Amino acid sequence: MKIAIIGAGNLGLAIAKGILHSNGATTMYLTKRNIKSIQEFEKYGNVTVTSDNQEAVKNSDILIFAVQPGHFASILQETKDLLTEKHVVISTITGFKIPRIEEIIGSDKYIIRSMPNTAISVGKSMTCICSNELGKKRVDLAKAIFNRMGHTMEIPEDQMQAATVICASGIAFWMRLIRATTQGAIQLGFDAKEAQELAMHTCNGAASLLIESGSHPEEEIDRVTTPKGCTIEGLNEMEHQGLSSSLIRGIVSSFEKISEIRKG
Ligand SMILES: NC(=O)C1=CN([C@@H]2O[C@H](COP(=O)(O)OP(=O)(O)OC[C@H]3O[C@@H](n4cnc5c(N)ncnc54)[C@H](O)[C@@H]3O)[C@@H](O)[C@H]2O)C=CC1
Ligand SMILES: O=C(O)[C@@H]1CCC=N1
Repeated sequence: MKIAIIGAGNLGLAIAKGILHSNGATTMYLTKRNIKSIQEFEKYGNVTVTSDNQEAVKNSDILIFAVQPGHFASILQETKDLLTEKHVVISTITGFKIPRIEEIIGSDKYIIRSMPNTAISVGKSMTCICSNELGKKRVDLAKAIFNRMGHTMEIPEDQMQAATVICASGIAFWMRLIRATTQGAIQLGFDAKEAQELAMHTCNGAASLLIESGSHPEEEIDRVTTPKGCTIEGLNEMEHQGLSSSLIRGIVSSFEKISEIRKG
């Protein structure tokens, strides 16, 4: 598989690390305007680092675009004449809908929209995927690429904005919850390193319980909450302070912001 990552920034590099980690490419191009900070990736023999997007496109089959939304249209313009039937265009760009991509490069191209998250660097991304009409023929290929680096779900394009909040921004939301738990543990007497270890492994355990048992979170909560015990005391106080409500409101605000980004 010849993969190019156009825009090797936060997400692009996370994808590159995930691909390297899973031996997912025969060759990989990483592009960025100023390549100094990513030069070290050339230590992997099959990786080429360049600021020349056209060179990357010509020498690759799978093109993963991970630039800021405001840069995407001009980069598509710059590369569209090089696209052939071998290319699969995979966009990770927030709020940039498939019809807009088709307007620039044509509907006769394989176009996939994907929404991974930065946990892709350690093979644990939740990645949502949709495609244009022709791209349906390459959805299985896209899933195969992203399944090597976590979990995928095919969704209709009109759910992509919501998936961006839950899965991509979601990494930051969960980090803040882990951080707050860590702060609580420090207040109760653990040192900072131990506190974070306790918080992150407990978080991992909670997610793993649901993934492996298929149960509903409340079923697992019922198993932990001893009547008149400390867990229900803590949970109810958190809810009095608006825990679930503040998470839901944050998710909705984040969703609404994407509509603004799209208009801008
Ligand atoms: N950071 C995240 O967790 C996620 C980001 N996204 C989306 O991915 C895209 C990238 O986000 P980030 O990685 O956070 O941004 P970033 O700003 O860290 O990375 C963008 C990269 O593109 C490079 N770039 C700019 N112009 C270029 C050009 N003409 N040719 C080649 N490279 C160029 C920049 O130098 C930068 O390294 C955005 O559209 C964002 O909405 C989607 C899911 C998760
Ligand atoms: O914050 C943002 O706008 C981007 C999209 C999802 C994650 N980062």
